Amino acid sequence: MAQHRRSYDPRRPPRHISDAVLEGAEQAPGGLGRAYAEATMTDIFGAGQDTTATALCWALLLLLRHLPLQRRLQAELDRVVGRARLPTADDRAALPQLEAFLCEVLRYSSFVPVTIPHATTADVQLDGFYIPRGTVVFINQWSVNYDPTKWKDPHVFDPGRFLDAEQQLDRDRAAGVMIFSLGKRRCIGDQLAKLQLFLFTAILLHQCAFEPNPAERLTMDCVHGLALKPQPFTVSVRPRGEPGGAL
Ligand code: HEM
Repeated sequence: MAQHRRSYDPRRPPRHISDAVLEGAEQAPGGLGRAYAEATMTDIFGAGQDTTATALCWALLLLLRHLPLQRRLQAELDRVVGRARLPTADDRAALPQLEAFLCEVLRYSSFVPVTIPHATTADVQLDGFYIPRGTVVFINQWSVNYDPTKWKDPHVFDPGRFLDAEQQLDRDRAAGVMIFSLGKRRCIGDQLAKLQLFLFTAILLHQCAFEPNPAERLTMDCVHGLALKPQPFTVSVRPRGEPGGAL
């Protein structure tokens, strides 16, 4: 960051994310100031890189497991965006199938199954349970995302569950997915993460067709850690040509 600060030129367009953060935090009138530039970069990379990359890996794996769905998402992109430009954030509202797919990727993979531990600072009564002060508490996000009283056939991958009768994104359903935790310490990057996931997936699907390696079995088995990651898999990627040339 110190190096970028030295070479930063406010008269030029931002070269990368650190220029944008320097501009927002340090240069803009009323900006947060120097200390926040470093802290923001630490958050974006420390908390946001591995999580967002993991979500993309699951999205890719699920696109390989559901090839007809991949084609439908490409058809939606071709119809809404066309082939003459790339998808942008402004296209989000017009791409409900892609939004629904991403919601289902987050729900179905539930790749942050339990949140970062917190501890009670006082004795608490919650839904009839007594939790003494100083108890370490985790939120079980996986059980929320697989709650059969809330989700029909929770073990089935079905992006359609997030679409209403008009085939628009059902925002209440979408808000029911829990992967960014709850409360005061919930993820501060959730909107940025969703935007990044949308842009990466939209541009990749618009530009490329993805095919699985027939020698591999694509499962939801995972490598365990703070975030659950897919088992390593390979993928064939080829550029898409004109509309109708997908796969
Ligand atoms: C799909 C991607 C992401 C997922 C699933 C995710 C999930 C989470 C979860 C579960 C927490 C723990 C909340 C708790 O303590 O209960 C968290 C915290 C946090 N996340 Fe994210 N996150 C993602 C992307 C990002 C991005 C892109 C940023 C970039 C700014 C970010 C910044 C943070 C920060 C700073 C915290 C700590 C908040 C605090 O302790 O007050 N996250 N995230």
